[in-house]
Amino acid sequence: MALYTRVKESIAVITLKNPPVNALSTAVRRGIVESLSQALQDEQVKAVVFCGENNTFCGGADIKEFSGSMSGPPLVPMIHSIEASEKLIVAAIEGVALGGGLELALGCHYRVADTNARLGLPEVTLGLLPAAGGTQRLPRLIGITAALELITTGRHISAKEALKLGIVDQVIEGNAVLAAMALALSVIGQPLNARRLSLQAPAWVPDVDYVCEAALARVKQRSRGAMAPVACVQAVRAAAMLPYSKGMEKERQLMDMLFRSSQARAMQYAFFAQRSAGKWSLPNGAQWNNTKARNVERVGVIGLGTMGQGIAVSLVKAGISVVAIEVDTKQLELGKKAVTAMLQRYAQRQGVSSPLHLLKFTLSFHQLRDVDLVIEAVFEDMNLKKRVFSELCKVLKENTIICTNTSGLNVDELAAVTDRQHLVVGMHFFAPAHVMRLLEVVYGSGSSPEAVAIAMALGKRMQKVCVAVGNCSGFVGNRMLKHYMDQSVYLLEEGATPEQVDQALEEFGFAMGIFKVADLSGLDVGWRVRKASGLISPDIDPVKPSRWRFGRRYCPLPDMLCQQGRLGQKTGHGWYLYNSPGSKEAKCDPEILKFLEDYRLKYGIIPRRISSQEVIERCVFSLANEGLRILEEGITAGPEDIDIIYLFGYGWPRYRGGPMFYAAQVGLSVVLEKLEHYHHLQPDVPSLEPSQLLRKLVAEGSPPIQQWKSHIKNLHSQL
Ligand SMILES: CCC/C=C/C(=O)SCCNC(=O)CCNC(=O)[C@H](O)C(C)(C)COP(=O)([O-])OP(=O)([O-])OC[C@H]1O[C@@H](n2cnc3c(N)ncnc32)[C@H](O)[C@@H]1OP(=O)([O-])[O-]
Repeated sequence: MALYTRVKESIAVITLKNPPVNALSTAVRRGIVESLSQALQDEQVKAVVFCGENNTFCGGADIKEFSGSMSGPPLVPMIHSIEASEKLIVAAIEGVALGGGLELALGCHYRVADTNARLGLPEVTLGLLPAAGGTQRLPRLIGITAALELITTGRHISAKEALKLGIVDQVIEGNAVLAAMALALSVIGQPLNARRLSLQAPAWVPDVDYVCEAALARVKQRSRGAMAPVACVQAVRAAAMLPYSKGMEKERQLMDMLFRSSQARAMQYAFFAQRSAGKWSLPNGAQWNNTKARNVERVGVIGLGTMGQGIAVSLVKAGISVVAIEVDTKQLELGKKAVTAMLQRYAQRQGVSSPLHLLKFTLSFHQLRDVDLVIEAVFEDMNLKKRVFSELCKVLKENTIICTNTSGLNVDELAAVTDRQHLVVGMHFFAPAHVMRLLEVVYGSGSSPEAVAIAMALGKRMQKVCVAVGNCSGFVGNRMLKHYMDQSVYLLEEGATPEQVDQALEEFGFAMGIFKVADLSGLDVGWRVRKASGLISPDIDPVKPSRWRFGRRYCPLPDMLCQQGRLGQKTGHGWYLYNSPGSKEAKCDPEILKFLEDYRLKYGIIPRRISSQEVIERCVFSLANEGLRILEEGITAGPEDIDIIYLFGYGWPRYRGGPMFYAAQVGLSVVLEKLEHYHHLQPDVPSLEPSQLLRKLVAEGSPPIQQWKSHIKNLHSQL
């Protein structure tokens, strides 16, 4: 709703009320229309101030309403009547003015913001565009180029930047509502036409086509296959080329197309899934709102390799003191240099003072005696990690939490060597740890809810998107990825090339194809894991290695590449060829094509043409099938957790929602049918066998993804 109040003699205040962010729900829009009409009818009122309850102006349209049938007064005419009002209207922006909230403010004649306010048009991140006049008013206010940048990225900006761009008229320290009233009193009576953005001439630039083409190229490169950023450019272009009413018509047409799209549904799902992942729960009933996390101020980081460096940087950026440890002086110096350089660059970019005083580098474990939490980030080797854990227990305070940064080792096995199993948790960071947003927080069988809460809260402070996951080999992300990677190399055996597979995956929307990712990470990473797990042993024929291991299909191609020293970008060749070791531009390598031909000949495989559809079905459905098994086992609390892991850690296209959402959107019965088909063709690939949960969900009529949790709960009792 909206609250109408008369203050002073001539001013009315309309306060949006819809906690927590005063989203423009049906009730709020109705309240605005009614309150505005009241203000316009009251002869004594000369000016109106719009503000939001609880120091929050407005978080935009109510996203929850997008999935139902919209009712109540629409935003466009509502904002138009605000702008057309003969009485002066000022927006008092506190907290946030986002999406429809900023569009409402753009309909007002003046805008005042407090210093902490954040403004933006983030509709593009929900698969939409600012269709309440935002694409037409903002370019008229700040010009095409700046408007294109804000609308196509959805970036939130500070009040200071908004002032510089001309979006707000005043930024004040203190109460924005009082400042808006003062401004209103000072300008009452002045003509308003110059303040009505829709009446301004189109936002002219010398070469609109050039500017828009460049913006189009940028958005296509940044978010391949996404419709919304392209539509945003088209709408802003209309603001430059067409009169306001025609531009609004274009905005509406584009919004109609986006609003009905599967991409918009996926991105809105992702918005809520991210918030749902933050509300973690454990199988024992402990959850985010019934478990207290004690504060962490000093953290030890053990190991200053690439991961340890990134973790230390993220901690310091969050204002947390770090004691960083290495084994010898040389490693310590190398780590210190890298961490210091990253933090100095960060301070320079942000214009803040260098936070280096928060860091201490040392060779001595004794320096850890008063830290609240330790993150061990040594080499991925169980025995080494166990030794470190035992050493730690000798020096740490008795309530210090011990976290291991591992991408898949057994957290329980590590905890067993300590004197505090309840305080041991996994923290799986993704490389580079100071850039990647995802953090899997892994609870072991003995981890206490408090330890999980502390790790989740620390991750959040480090600006990570944290997902609590159970302890299993590879946890969630890597466990699923294994099946996706297996299928990609089987496809090479059967006739595909690395470029064909990558192209299909990139057209699907992945930031990078699987073989490019493998080259970037280094092919030796997986090689080491396969050796450690016994898949590669000395008795395997080096000339014609077996294509079956432990009774299952196995593809030795990646091992054979490693044996040839083709380890990826770092050696200048892997699945692709690079100009020199370390260079990034992947080129097709005729040697690889010949190598694949020889391989197929050697094993008597007749190559066949493989369609992009088959690539996607085999890679993506096997990934989703493993996700369903993870749900079945209760490793995550719900499908949203898995999707968030893939969106933030594995370059999954946001406009496809995540692997679980994608499976639901394609249709679970289709996924089941395809998996059955591929499993029939590859009976020695157990991961293609449809999961029990998939069969159950299909048998129960493929319920919407939001209802899966209740079906999972009853899985075993109902079958
Ligand atoms: C014609 C159409 C044109 C216009 C289109 C639009 O305006 S599209 C919209 C354009 N606007 C946007 O894209 C802004 C989207 N919102 C945000 O970016 C952030 O929420 C924030 C920066 C406003 C606050 O961040 P924060 O970290 O302080 O808090 P938090 O993120 O945890 O959220 C707290 C709670 O509020 C909920 N909720 C939030 N917004 C909305 C909403 N609009 N609606 C409904 N609900 C919303 C959120 O789900 C959560 O609920 P829960 O889990 O407690 O039940």
